[in-house]
This record gives sequence, C-alpha cells and structure tokens, in this order.
Amino acid sequence: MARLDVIEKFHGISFPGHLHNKDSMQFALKFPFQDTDILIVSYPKSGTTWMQEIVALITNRGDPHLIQTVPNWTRAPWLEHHYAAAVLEASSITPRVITTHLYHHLLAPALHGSKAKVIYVSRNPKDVAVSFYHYHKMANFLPGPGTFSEFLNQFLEGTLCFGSWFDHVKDWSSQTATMNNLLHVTYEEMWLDIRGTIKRLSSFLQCPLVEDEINNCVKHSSFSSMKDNKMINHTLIPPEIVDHSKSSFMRKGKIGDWKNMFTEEQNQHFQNVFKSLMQNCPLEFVWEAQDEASSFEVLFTSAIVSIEATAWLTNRANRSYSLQQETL
Ligand SMILES: Nc1ncnc2c1ncn2[C@@H]1O[C@H](COP(=O)(O)OS(=O)(=O)O)[C@@H](OP(=O)(O)O)[C@H]1O
Repeated sequence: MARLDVIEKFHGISFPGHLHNKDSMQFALKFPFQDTDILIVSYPKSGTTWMQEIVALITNRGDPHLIQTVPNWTRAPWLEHHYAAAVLEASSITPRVITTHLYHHLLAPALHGSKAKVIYVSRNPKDVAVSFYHYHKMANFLPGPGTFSEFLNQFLEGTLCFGSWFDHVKDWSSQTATMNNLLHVTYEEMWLDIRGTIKRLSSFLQCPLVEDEINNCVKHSSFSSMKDNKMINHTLIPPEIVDHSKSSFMRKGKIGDWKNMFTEEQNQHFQNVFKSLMQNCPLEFVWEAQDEASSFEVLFTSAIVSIEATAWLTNRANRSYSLQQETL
C-alpha cells in the first residue's frame, strides 16, 4: 500500500505529513495553555495512549464512559496535529487533556508561566524501538521501516520521524528540576505498579480517589480491556492509513520484548550508543520485567534527589534555557 508524505523538517525533525503541517506546528508552538490543562508528553511508543486512558479515568473518578465512547484523538488531541485547533475549540470538557510528542525546547515559550500540569511518559528505548518498528509496518503515514537492523540504526541516529529518543528524554526529564508542575512517569512503573502509579497521578492531578474508583481505573486501563476498545486500538482508522494485517496497535504491551528482536551484535551496538549519549543523564531504565534491582531504581526515577542528579539537571536546565532563547 502507498506510503503517505512525510513533511519537510520542522526545527530539524521530520513529522508525518498526514497529521502535521507547518500551520499546525505553529499553532502548537504558540498555544495559549490554560492553568487547568493537563498535557501528556512522550516520545512515540512510550505509553502515551495508556497514560491518556489513565488520566481520563482519574478525572472521571474511574467511570469508563468517556474512554468507551470518545476516541483518544478527540478527548486528548495531539497539539501538533492539524485537527487539534478545531477539536480544542469545540471541546467543553474541563480539564482539557492535551497530548504531544514535541520536544520541551519547542513548547517552552508556550508553557512559560503556565500552571498546566505536565506528565512526561518515558519507556526503555529498546522496547520503544521494537514497538515503533512494528508500528511503522502498519502505519502508512510513516515511511516504510526497512529491515529491523536498518530501522534500529535510524532510531539510534535520531533520524526517524519525531526525532531522537535520546534528545527527547533528556530534554524533558531535565525539566523536573525546575518545573514544579511536571511529573515524570515511566511505562515500566505503570506496568510494575499500576495501582501505585494511579495513586501518584491522582494526587499530582489533585483528584483524590476512593478505593473503588482506583479499582475501576486499574480495571479499565488494563492491556486486555484497552486492546478491545475501538476508541484507542486504531481499528476506527481506515485501512489505507493503518493496515491491521501488518501488526496491531495494542501489540504485546510487555517489558523486555526487545529480547525477541535484537541480535547480540545489535544489543552491543545499542548499549554503546546508549552509554555515550546518556553518559551524564542519571535516569535508570528497566530493561526486563524480572530485573528487580532496576525496577527498584525506576520507581525513584521521577523523584531524583541525589546531588549528582541535581547538578546534571541544573546543567540541562541551563542548556534548555539557551535553546529557548535561540527559539525566541
Ligand atoms: N494498558 C497497557 N498495558 C501495557 N502496554 C500498553 C497498554 N496500553 C498501551 N500499551 C502499549 O504501548 C505501546 C504504544 O505506545 P503509545 O501509546 O505511546 O503509541 S503512540 O505513540 O501513541 O503511537 C504499545 O506497545 P507494544 O505492544 O510494545 O508495541 C502498546 O501495546
């Protein structure tokens, strides 16, 4: 099936032309955030949809009506998509839940001075790469993935649509030191402790829940229940845009699926690139579900308190400030 166009680079990054254009990008960069807004931010395939579901459930006290009747691109539109302006204008839901894959340095001017609550979702990059590879096979609005080896190289070089995972994660996570209204949550943390994550999110969103409401949030955000939900599983999207014979959007939902795709050599190369690009970054990632030592560390990723981490974050914050000045 024919692939749709990828737009020219915007601030050095390619975006799918089916959903983005220069006007929609400008709209995102100048968006007047309201203090009541909730902004979900992620690099693709990091648990974006899962977070959209959890936030919708929390703000509706566990009631699944909204998530079962309104597609996620309407109830939590991607700010940079061409339809976002119309959807947000027509929406009467408060709080507005908005999603984005854009980098912090691009949105910083729009977010400056806003009290909008920002949730950054990240996932271990090996699983992101595998999930993204499979999604490229089915999403005709993205370029063809080629072999997994070719795709992995592009992922590591940061030349895929939406840019570099490394830059994205460093750009946003560095803001936890300076942005009081930013919460960093990982996919693995949701997977390993969904109840605890929901409690933490409901507290951050100032939407305390009773036990029954938490139970409903857990139930309706499970992989099995989301997999069958047409409002998020992409089955409402026409087959010429998303071809479900090639893969599925709700594919496996696991930690460590990369082990089924990576050769030893690819893994070694990945580790080397990761080590070099993340050398001053204190974030830890869970690479497989049974890795208890790492999973213990990830639970604390969003509340980094070590002196070393603070120094790194301050450094990143200064760099981000310079980037903001350049953007302005
Ligand atoms: N509830 C739940 N539990 C576990 N895993 C889940 C869940 N919901 C979504 N997913 C998995 O998240 C992956 C899709 O990521 P995104 O939603 O960020 O994709 S997108 O950027 O919006 O296209 C994709 O990962 P893979 O299965 O590894 O491809 C989804 O299966």
